Amino acid sequence: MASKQGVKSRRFGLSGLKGANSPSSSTTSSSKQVLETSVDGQSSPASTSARSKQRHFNSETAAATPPLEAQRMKENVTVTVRFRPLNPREIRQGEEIAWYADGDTIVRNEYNPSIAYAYDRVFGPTTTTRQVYDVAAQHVVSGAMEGINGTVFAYGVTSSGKTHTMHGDQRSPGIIPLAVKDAFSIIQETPNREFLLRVSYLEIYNEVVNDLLNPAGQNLRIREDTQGTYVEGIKEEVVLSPAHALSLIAAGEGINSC
Ligand SMILES: Nc1ncnc2c1ncn2[C@@H]1O[C@H](COP(=O)(O)OP(=O)(O)OP(=O)(O)O)[C@@H](O)[C@H]1O
Repeated sequence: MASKQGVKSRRFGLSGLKGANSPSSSTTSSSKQVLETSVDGQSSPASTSARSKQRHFNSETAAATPPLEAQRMKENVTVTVRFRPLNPREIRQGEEIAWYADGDTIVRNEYNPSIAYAYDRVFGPTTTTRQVYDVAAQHVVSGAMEGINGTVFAYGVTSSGKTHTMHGDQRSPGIIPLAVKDAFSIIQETPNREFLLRVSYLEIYNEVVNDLLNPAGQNLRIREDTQGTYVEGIKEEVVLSPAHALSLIAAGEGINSC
C-alpha cells in the first residue's frame, strides 16, 4: 500500500439482522478505515460522509457553548480525535508535539493556546484502542444490532494511526476485531432473535471501487435504490463466527497487497 500513490479508502461492511428501515448513526474518528454496520440485509448502505462538527473557538466563546455532552445526544455523527505518541524516529529527529488533548473534548495548540478546537471526544497518546472503542464505537455496534445503521471510519494523514486504530494487532486489537467480537456476543446473548451477518470488504482507490474479497470485482458501481446505497456486484459472505469474519478481512488484505 505504501508504494501506491493516490487517495485510498477501505470499507469493511458488516451487514446484519433483518429488520425495518431505521435512521443512520455514525461515529467518526478521523475515511480510510471503515466499519459499517447495517440492518436491512441488503448490502452495505449508508453514507460515510461525516459532517464535521469541528468548531474553532477561543476561551471567551467557550463559556457560551452548550455542554458538548448535551449536544452529542442530538447528533447522529460524532467526531473523535486520537493522538498517537511520537515514534522513536520522530523523537530522534527532535520533532515536537504541536497539538495536544486538553481534557476530554479540546484539542489545543501548543504554541498558541488560544487556538483550540472542540470535538465530541479527544484521546491522548496513552489511551488504549479498547478505551477508544468503548467510547466511540461500541454504541454504534450495539445500535446496529438493534436495527440502527451505523458507520465507524478513521480519517487522517499518512502514519497518523488509522490502521493501528481500526485493525490493531494481537497485543492491541483494533476497532474492527472488537466490533466483530461484540456483534457475535450480542447474538449469543439474544437467543430469541434470528440474525444474519454478512461481511463485505472494499477499497476506494482513486475513486475506483474494488472488491477486496473478490479479485474479479474491480471498478464496481455505487448505486442507490429504495433500500439505500449499495455497491453493485460486491461479494457478501455470510459469517458464522468472529474468526470467520476476521479471516475474510485478512484475506482481503492479501488481495490488496497483490
Ligand atoms: N496509538 C498508538 N500507539 C502506539 N503506536 C501507534 C499508535 N497509532 C499508531 N501507531 C504506530 O504508528 C505507525 C503508523 O500508524 P498506522 O500504520 O496505523 O498509520 P496509518 O494512518 O494507517 O498510515 P497510512 O495512511 O500510511 O496507511 C505504526 O507503526 C503504528 O504501530
